[in-house]
Amino acid sequence: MANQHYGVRAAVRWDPAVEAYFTACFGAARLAAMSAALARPSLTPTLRVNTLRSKPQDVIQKLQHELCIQQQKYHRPNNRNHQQHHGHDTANTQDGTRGRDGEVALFNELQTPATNTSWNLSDGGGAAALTMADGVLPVQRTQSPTIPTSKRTVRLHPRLPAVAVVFGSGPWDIDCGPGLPEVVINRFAGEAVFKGAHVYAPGVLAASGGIAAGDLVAVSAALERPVGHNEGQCADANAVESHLLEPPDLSDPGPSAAPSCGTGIPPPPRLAVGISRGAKVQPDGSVPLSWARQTPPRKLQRLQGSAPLRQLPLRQPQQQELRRRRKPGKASGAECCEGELADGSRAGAALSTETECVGGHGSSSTGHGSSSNSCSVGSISDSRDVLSSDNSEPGSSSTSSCSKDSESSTSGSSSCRQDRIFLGVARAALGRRAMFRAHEGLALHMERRLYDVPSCNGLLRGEVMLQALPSIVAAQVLNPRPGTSVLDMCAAPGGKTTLLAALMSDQGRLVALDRTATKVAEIKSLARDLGVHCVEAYQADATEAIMTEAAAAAAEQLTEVAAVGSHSQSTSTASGDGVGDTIAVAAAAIHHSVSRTTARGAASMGPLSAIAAGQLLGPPPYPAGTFDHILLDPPCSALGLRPRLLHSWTLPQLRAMAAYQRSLIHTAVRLLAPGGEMVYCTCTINPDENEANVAWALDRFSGSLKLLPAEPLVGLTGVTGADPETGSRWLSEQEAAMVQRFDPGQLFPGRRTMAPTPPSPSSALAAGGSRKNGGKEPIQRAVFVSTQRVTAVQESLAEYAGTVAAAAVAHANDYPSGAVLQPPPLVVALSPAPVARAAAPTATIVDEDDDKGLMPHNDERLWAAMEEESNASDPAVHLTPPPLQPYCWSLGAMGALPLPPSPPPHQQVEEEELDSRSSNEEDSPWMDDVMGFFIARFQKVA
Ligand SMILES: C[S@@+](CC[C@H](N)C(=O)[O-])C[C@H]1O[C@@H](n2cnc3c(N)ncnc32)[C@H](O)[C@@H]1O
Repeated sequence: MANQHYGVRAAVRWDPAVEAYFTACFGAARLAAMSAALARPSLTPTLRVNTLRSKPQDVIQKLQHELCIQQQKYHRPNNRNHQQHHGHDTANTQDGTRGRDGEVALFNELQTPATNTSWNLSDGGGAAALTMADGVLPVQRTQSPTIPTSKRTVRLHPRLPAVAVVFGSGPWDIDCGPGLPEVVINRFAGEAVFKGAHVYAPGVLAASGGIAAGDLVAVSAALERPVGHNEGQCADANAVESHLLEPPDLSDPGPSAAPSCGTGIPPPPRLAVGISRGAKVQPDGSVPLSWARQTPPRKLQRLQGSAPLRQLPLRQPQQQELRRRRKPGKASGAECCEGELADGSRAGAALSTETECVGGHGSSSTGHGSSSNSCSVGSISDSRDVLSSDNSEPGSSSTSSCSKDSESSTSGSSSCRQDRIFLGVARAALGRRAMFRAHEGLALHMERRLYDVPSCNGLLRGEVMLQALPSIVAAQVLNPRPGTSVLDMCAAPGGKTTLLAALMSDQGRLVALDRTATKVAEIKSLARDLGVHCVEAYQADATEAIMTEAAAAAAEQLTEVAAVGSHSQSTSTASGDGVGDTIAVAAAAIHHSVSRTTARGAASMGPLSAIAAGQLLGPPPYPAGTFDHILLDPPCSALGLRPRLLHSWTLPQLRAMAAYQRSLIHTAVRLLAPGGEMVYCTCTINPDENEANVAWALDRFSGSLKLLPAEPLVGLTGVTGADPETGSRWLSEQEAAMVQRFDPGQLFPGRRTMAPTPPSPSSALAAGGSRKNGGKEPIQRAVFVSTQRVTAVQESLAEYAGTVAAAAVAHANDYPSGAVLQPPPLVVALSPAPVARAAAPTATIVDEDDDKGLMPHNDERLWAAMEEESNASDPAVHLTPPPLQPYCWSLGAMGALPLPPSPPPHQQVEEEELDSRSSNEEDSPWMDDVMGFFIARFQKVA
């Protein structure tokens, strides 16, 4: 059995209308690239160093050490079981070869599925003999997935301060050999496994018969499919499957926008896995579908009498979990941009039960499955067919009709391997029966993973925190100075809040609001963990954080009275006048109470250092103009979070979310002090929540709000044009150049530069610039340009063409390295001054006449050479001519996109070498494999 037998999802699945909308927004190719990246983990997860506590350099050393321990904990070279059954495997993983292959696969996999490596794990039953007395697998019996003895590569990000990058690898081609038993887990658990988690018991859905603790098993995740029989209904408490949905957060968008029952917004199509917890994986890999049953299993009949399956009472942990999922503040999807959830909470919390089926059927079966699966990759068909056509008995997997016909892969009574995504090979920590009985605890310890990304959650607690790179950039864009007053409107769990505090050197006032009480506790707890003191966190609805005008006026009056009182206090004290004392005390009391609620009157928006040390701003509401800096990271559709195998948001829900965000923007702008700055960010790729909202804010507050470059510019430019459905505007070219859009999987080459407004179009280029030298002369220089800017660049070039003899613009889709930049960059070559090819032997310069375009270099040295050459030959021509600047990537790390500069993690690394490597190597090539994100920076006009 190898992973190609499974329907490894190349891309996240979207609601069809959303997919059509995004295709219209981005084009099919760009969306496909994003969808593919979303379905896999980031291979460059980032950890933010808490600079309040530690120095980045010191932390890198410790991280290396910790990750090494983490690996070795699960890999003992003298592990008897391992030696006995995996000798060949161990030898291979220790020689470093696979590591290199794996890393290459890492960066090639966007284009091609991994076929590089083959694991031979024909262990199967051997390990099964090692059943543990207590049913729990001791850690030393397991081994690391792909990097058994090496040290992981951790490096400081060369361009962002205090950011450590950990390098993962994958996808790996894991050939398990025939006969390995299988365990099917739910999607949430599967997504957690992608991020380095192991599998907890509640995440297990189905398993082959006869699995004992200690057995090696193949692990796959089942994906939800649309279920026809609940269409048009609101989710009801017992419809357990509907809670498997990616959370279209019904309560969060607020009363006006909530896409919930009764709002007129149709509920999302009902999706379900269709596999009851406790189901048995059949020898051919199929699992009986629960809805194909005519009758519930005997055990359930006994439990519930004649009640329908779905009305069975849930056990307490399951009920709690469902409640948690239904709550507005659930820690996934729209609510949480940061990091990974604790392994246990995500995997273990992931109930995929349609019924209360525990330890169900067939646990005594011994069949371990054959490798005769002949399913092919295919899409999931609507299970309405299943419902209407199939009435077979549970467990009748022999009727499985997984076929090579993609549409029919899920027809019949069974889910087959094609309906699942392969995750890797694990060691069972519990026997089959125990897996389904347990409500907590580890069920599977992952040993070999499709993607090898270390679990960084909780590493060096207090010194670092797992935080996605774009999130870090967002806080850095706001970059509040020490002593200022800052508002984080939607702050939980506090990842960005605590970074803002660090940027403020923990000096000033930082108010963190969140609507959910439990989440406010999380902010406080994180602040405590990280040693942050300047944060005051309150539970509040940020849309109501602004004082009404009447209240603000009253507060101002009180402030004046208080001021008079203070004055009279000082005079009366001097005169010994008792009446004056009384007034003064009363006034002081008023002053105190007013200042608690108003902090500073709207009229006194002076320097924030005016706030006395230790003085609290207090809970909202606040008068207009209270804050110098505001971070608005509102709830969003979270369509940039990865890995995600399914996104079930519907278009109306997305629209409602954008509307809700606008209500928050409205409040934010009013709370912002004149001259103050605000950052708006989301972790979604949806232009309606990003560019459209920025355009809306600029138009709505025209004259009082302006867009500033969201520096440091790390991401792509925003999308321009208008919404294909509504026609409402997105951004102009100039505006788009100021915001940052991170497309999932985008391999970022370096910083973007900003420049003044691009010049107006001219016809110079069309008049004779292009290919003027007919490809005869070597290329002088090259500039990479985002394809989003094709037109503008051509226009700018046209302007520029007056000073250069020729220009050529071509797509460079074919990168020699196999790496893909999305969108593919343009390469602009400017001639005619020659460049010495020999100066950069690693470079590949494609002749202009080559239709593939110009692929000028894979090494920064070439660029330097070009620059030198050009300076020598034509000092009037600058490296990046001003008109091009808004559209050009700095070439610092562009090129062939090599692997991370450190050696393959499979190699043993000497300590001294680590020392030198952990330094900030500005000149080495770099890339970031990021989540989807968006950042815009505004300033309120003074
Ligand atoms: C995207 S998350 C914020 C992540 C956070 N900025 C961080 O970096 O850790 C959005 C948060 O907004 C909160 N939220 C939603 N509606 C809100 C409202 N009206 N007022 C305040 N907080 C709200 C949610 O509870 C959620 O915690």
